[in-house]
Amino acid sequence: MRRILVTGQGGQLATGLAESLPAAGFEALLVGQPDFEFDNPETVRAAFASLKPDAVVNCAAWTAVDAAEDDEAGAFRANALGPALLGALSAEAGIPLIQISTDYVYDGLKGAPYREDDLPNPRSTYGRTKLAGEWAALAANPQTVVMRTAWVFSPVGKNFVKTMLALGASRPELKVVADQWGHPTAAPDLADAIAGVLARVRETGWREDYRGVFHAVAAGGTNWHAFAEAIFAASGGPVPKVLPITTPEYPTKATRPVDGRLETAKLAGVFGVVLPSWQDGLARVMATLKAG
Ligand SMILES: NC(=O)C1=CN([C@@H]2O[C@H](COP(=O)(O)OP(=O)(O)OC[C@H]3O[C@@H](n4cnc5c(N)ncnc54)[C@H](OP(=O)(O)O)[C@@H]3O)[C@@H](O)[C@H]2O)C=CC1
Ligand SMILES: Cc1cn([C@H]2C[C@H](O)[C@@H](COP(=O)(O)OP(=O)(O)O[C@H]3O[C@@H](C)C(=O)[C@@H](O)[C@H]3O)O2)c(=O)[nH]c1=O
Repeated sequence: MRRILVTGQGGQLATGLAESLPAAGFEALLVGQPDFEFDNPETVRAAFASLKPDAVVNCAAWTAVDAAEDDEAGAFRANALGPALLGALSAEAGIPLIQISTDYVYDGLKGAPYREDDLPNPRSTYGRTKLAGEWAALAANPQTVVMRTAWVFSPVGKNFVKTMLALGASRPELKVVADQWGHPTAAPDLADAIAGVLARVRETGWREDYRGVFHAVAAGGTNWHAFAEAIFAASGGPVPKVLPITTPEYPTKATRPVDGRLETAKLAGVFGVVLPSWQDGLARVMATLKAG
């Protein structure tokens, strides 16, 4: 197993995999729009036919959470029909599929970290379409690993770290919700974790216990307000006042989980993969941003 098809080229996670996969002895075959586009299934079939991958990591998704509320059909095509097609094509080729999913499949009302066998109950269009994508991938290909991650940030693309730094540079005071909890996860660390999963599959061959859902987030949980404060503390740039607010004080189109913290023991137990802490990931991403 060597050639890994990675969708979502140019996105945060695919960019991380472009480094992590070669470091683990894989060849990363990155594909992105417009050459590879779920709305045009022929482009997806053509990628399989020409690249002949040994495994697939699906990083392509509609990730604009609020905008999904205005275009459910578009989000469904990317987040559900895309994985369905990848599931069918990877099953036909007899190769594993890693489908990336999200903490937003949960309602966040459990009051404790979720386990993989807890019932999802998405509160947003994004979360519902991502859950449909998990099911479609798992139903189509018995060799499917669903990795649910959260609050991804990286030096590239759109994410909370870059939003905070941009806002902080232009405003003396920000207001950030302090009552939503989760795991900020550095894309390079998640990419290393995915490479670790693939390395285990390469080593052992496919095993029945690999099939299913796994939580893959950075160690440690926090809330968006505390995360924002950590971002400014690590930035070395201007530090605005960051006021803690409640969710109703920051109305958004989509409802987010109140507490989307996830247990990760299953990933450690089955694949031997553990992600570093979010603080550690933040320090490294911030160093890259400063250098760049
Ligand atoms: N970002 C986050 O905070 C989190 C992300 N996730 C999941 O992790 C995965 C990777 O996310 P991340 O790297 O942050 O995402 P990004 O938004 O950075 O990248 C998404 C990629 O998907 C591509 N894409 C979007 N729609 C289509 C489509 N219809 N056909 C083909 N490609 C498409 C985009 O292309 P283009 O740039 O041209 O639009 C882009 O390359 C996704 O599955 C996401 O749901 C899970 C939890 C948190
Ligand atoms: C910009 C900003 C946001 N917020 C709030 C809104 C929201 O509740 C929270 C996070 O904001 P964002 O909209 O940047 O994050 P959001 O797009 O909700 O991030 C999510 O993206 C998808 C793709 C996922 O899968 C999730 O795991 C998660 O990472 O912070 C403030 O309170 N103040 C602000 O100034």
